[in-house]
Amino acid sequence: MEETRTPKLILASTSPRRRELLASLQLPFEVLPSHADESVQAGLSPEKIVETLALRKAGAVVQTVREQYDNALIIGSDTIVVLDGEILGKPVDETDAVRMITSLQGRMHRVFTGVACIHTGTGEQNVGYRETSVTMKPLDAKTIAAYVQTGEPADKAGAYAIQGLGATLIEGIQGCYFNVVGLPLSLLSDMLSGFGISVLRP
Ligand SMILES: Cc1cn([C@H]2C[C@H](O)[C@@H](COP(=O)(O)OP(=O)(O)OP(=O)(O)O)O2)c(=O)[nH]c1=O
Repeated sequence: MEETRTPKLILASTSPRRRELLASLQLPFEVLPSHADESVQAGLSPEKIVETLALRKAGAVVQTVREQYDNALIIGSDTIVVLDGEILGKPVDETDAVRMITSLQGRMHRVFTGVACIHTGTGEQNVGYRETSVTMKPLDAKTIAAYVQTGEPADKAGAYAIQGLGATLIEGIQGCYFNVVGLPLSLLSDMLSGFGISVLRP
């Protein structure tokens, strides 16, 4: 009888948040940074942007490791914030972070995270996304400046971190919390089970 081997899991990411979130599934995995180009053509929908970039990030690591591993599953992910059709990625500097939070305060916006899984041996792939609505409290300029001063916005889409001090800026969310932090765990676990990796073994 042919033995089915469970694929080795590799997270294609430089994000410490994604590493922590994946670790919470209690599966063994390795992390390899993916330095894929993150530019996309104009006019793509948010869903398409995050799925395209998640696939690109995973695909770049597949190229690096496919000689080494014929049974690995590479996970790539991408998060963006969308307000009135404008895509907010990471702020380029503190002024940009102030601009982003000023536009988000007192309003609801959407956070999209794409997740892609690609198998190094078969080339089989699966990609999807989750969307979460986030409402930020009304904030005055002093509070925004103080938050930006903490340095937390620097490497976060939309210039805030719901999992950090940014939690104090948020009124509420609708949808998956982990999606906002950068890795929707329920979507990912469904995808993993399609590749023979189960988080909860009965
Ligand atoms: C909205 C929000 C975003 N973020 C983070 C998640 C992502 O790390 C980052 C969005 O940038 P991404 O380009 O999705 O990811 P990254 O460059 O940090 O990591 P990778 O190597 O995987 O491409 O914003 C938070 O940590 N908290 C939040 O509340």
